[in-house]
Amino acid sequence: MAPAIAFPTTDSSALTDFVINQGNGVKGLSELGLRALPKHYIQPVGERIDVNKIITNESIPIIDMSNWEDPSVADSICDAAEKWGFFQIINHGVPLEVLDNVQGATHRFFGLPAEDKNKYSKDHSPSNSVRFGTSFSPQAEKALEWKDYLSLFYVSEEEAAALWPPACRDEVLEFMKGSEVVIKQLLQVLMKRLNVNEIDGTKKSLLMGSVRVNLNYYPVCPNPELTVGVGRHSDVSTLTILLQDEIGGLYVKGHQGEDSWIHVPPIKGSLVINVGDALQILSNGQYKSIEHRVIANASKNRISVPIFVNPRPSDMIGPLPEVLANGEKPIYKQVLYSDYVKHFFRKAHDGKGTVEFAKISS
Ligand SMILES: COc1cc(/C=C/C(=O)SCCNC(=O)CCNC(=O)[C@H](O)C(C)(C)COP(=O)(O)OP(=O)(O)OC[C@H]2O[C@@H](n3cnc4c(N)ncnc43)[C@H](O)[C@@H]2OP(=O)(O)O)ccc1O
Ligand SMILES: O=C(O)CCC(=O)C(=O)O
Ligand SMILES: [Fe+2]
Repeated sequence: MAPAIAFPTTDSSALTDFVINQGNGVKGLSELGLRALPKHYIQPVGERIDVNKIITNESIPIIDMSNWEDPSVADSICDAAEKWGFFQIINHGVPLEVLDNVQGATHRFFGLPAEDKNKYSKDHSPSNSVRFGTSFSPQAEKALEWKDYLSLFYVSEEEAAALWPPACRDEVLEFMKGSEVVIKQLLQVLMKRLNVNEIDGTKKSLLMGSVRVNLNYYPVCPNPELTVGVGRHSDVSTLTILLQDEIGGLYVKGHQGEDSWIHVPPIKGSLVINVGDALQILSNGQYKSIEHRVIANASKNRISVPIFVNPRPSDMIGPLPEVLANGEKPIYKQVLYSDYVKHFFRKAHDGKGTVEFAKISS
């Protein structure tokens, strides 16, 4: 269908209507062939990636999972989660075909006409657990982000069969289920260093009681240097398992000064793992959720598929008793996980700001 409006326009409500209400998203904007970025997407200078702040003499670890129980591999995983909060895994056991299929399904979903995708928007979706959207939290943001997404919260097989978009449902479920083994291996190893030797029912709920899969779409952008794909944030998950395509553009906060950033290079068949706020809180700060962000791209459409492994919404999260057993002082209080996540979603991206919600004030 031909777009009704040509952008840029000075009329903010026309842009909101086109991008958000009609479900065209930034993909729809991109496909108008704009020569300049609409002002709504222009980020403050401090939020854009400054090429001078990108460091190339350090990189996040790449860990071979084939011998995951080998103490040296387990050490590399725990060291990476403590020092970097981010690492890539290879030989993780999720078949390449499963990864390729979910990437294909992501392109298929975003290739649907706007009116079909819009059936899953906040205002039209048949369920809170299925949501198509754009940017991160448009109501709360001063500047929008150059990204569309589909977010799928797993409730049950039946709900997924009935409510998830047929264009991507089976492939997302296959990716989610295919990753379960490696997720359990990672959590088992990470817990062992915290003196948690058995993941019983309560721990299982806290560590992996709920799963959300997002499909992210970052279309070609006319002025990528003026905006962001995703602004600085840490995930609110326990662990995130991220599949990125071959384009690149994910940056993780480095250790060289206040504002240094490290690129996460795409490696075919690998998965990017990052510690989320929930694991930082459960480990009383031993494992760290690290700020990351995504740039926009002038010539290529990029996709990524994060699996957010989380506590259940109804879980209270706080430092684990095993971590405090040696007399360590808790840095975080007990918070209801769904309150924590609502706090995250109701504000714009703000780096590591969300975790303050759970901090014990000194
Ligand atoms: C989108 O761009 C992103 C996303 C991310 C995500 C990073 C993560 O780590 S996601 C993992 C989050 N954990 C969970 O989802 C598991 C626990 N889930 C829950 O506790 C609940 O399902 C809930 C998320 C709190 C929603 O519960 P519900 O009762 O339905 O609450 P609401 O009042 O409807 O929603 C609260 C508030 O959040 C907004 N919202 C809800 N879901 C999403 C979503 N999938 N994406 C974006 N925003 C969402 C909702 O609109 C409400 O806001 P209002 O302003 O409308 O009140 C990282 C980086 C990104 O760029
Ligand atoms: O697209 C990416 O590489 C990362 C996206 C991300 O950080 C997120 O969805 O939380
Ligand atoms: Fe993230």
